[in-house]
Amino acid sequence: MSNHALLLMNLGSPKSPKTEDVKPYLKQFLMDPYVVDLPWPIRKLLVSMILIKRPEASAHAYQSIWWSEGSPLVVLSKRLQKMMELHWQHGPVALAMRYGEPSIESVLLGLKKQGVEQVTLAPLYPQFAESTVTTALEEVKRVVKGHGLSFKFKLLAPFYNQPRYLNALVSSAQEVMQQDFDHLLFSFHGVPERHIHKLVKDSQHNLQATHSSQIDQKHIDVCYRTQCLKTAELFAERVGLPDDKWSVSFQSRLGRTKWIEPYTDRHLDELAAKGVKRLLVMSPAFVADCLETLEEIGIRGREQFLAAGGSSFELIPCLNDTPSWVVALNQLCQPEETKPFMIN
Ligand SMILES: C=CC1=C(C)c2cc3[nH]c(cc4nc(cc5[nH]c(cc1n2)c(C)c5CCC(=O)O)C(CCC(=O)O)=C4C)c(C)c3C=C
Ligand SMILES: [Fe+2]
Ligand SMILES: [Fe+2]
Repeated sequence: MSNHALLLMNLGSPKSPKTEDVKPYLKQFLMDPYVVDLPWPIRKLLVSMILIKRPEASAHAYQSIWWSEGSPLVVLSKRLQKMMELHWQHGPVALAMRYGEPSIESVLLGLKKQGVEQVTLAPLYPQFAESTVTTALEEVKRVVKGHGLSFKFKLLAPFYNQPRYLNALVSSAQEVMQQDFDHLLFSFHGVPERHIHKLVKDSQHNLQATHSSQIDQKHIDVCYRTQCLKTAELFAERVGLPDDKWSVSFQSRLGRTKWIEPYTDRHLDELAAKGVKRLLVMSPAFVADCLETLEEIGIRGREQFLAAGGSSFELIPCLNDTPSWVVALNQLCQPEETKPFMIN
């Protein structure tokens, strides 16, 4: 069958690292009710305030990591798409971004024009969060309903604990892990605690746990934080890393609301204060290197850790288009591995 497309979906970047292009991107992103989940008038007010200073600061950050071909996140996602075309046997492989271009709307309309009848949706987020997975799927629903499109959909579920993903992570990290190091930090993108409480309606739910065994597993499908711990534990187990040589923290918080802890910036200081000298960092919430890995960790995190007394800081690249990841993703997306996704 050659009319069954694979649609890779990632977050997206601004068109350029100029302030005037970063501003509309941030506006689209932050006005998304799954990202800033506050009632519309409050969200609008808050986002207007954020949009006064943040576009310039973010543009500056983007300029420090931008490549001649474009945003690393977009360039690397396109490379992955090209590699997936060599493996996916059922039809075209497309790439869409939740914010910016190529939009989910333009890509789905293009697939319809090509005569595609079935689409496997692959949100490229290993751990489930409403601010990433749900919003992408809601956008698919909006486009399908708005344009009266008829596709049969399948969906790649969050793969935070899937051996294929974990093995690909191990292969991609192997080279950097050859060197001597004192500690491996898993720095995941954070979310506000409120996002978790909304889905896990359990006052006993432990948001301070350092290991998933300290948490009631019945909520794991909807608890982003537990899924992050699980990914880190399974990785550490695979590479034989003892518990005192790794930890998890959460980066990229924004605003005054409480985000899930520990915060990466504070944790870097704590690690240095504990005597960790040689640090490795990896960010398994991102399958492609992006602003959050290259700038926040690779530039600012490094400076901070070295200033706090560390002697070496090595950022492990994301999966990007590494051969083992391409093979793993292709397997994870196969028809027998994915579930039907209904639009009602
Ligand atoms: C304000 C709320 C935000 C939530 C919640 C959030 C969740 C979330 N984001 C990612 C992945 C990425 N985020 C990226 C950039 C980014 N994230 C936010 C805000 C929230 N993210 C902002 C405002 C930005 C833009 C840059 C900035 O001004 O800081 C990126 C990088 C994009 C790029 O172009 O490189 C990624 C990737 C996840 C996985 C997640 C929830 C789990
Ligand atoms: Fe983000
Ligand atoms: Fe950030």
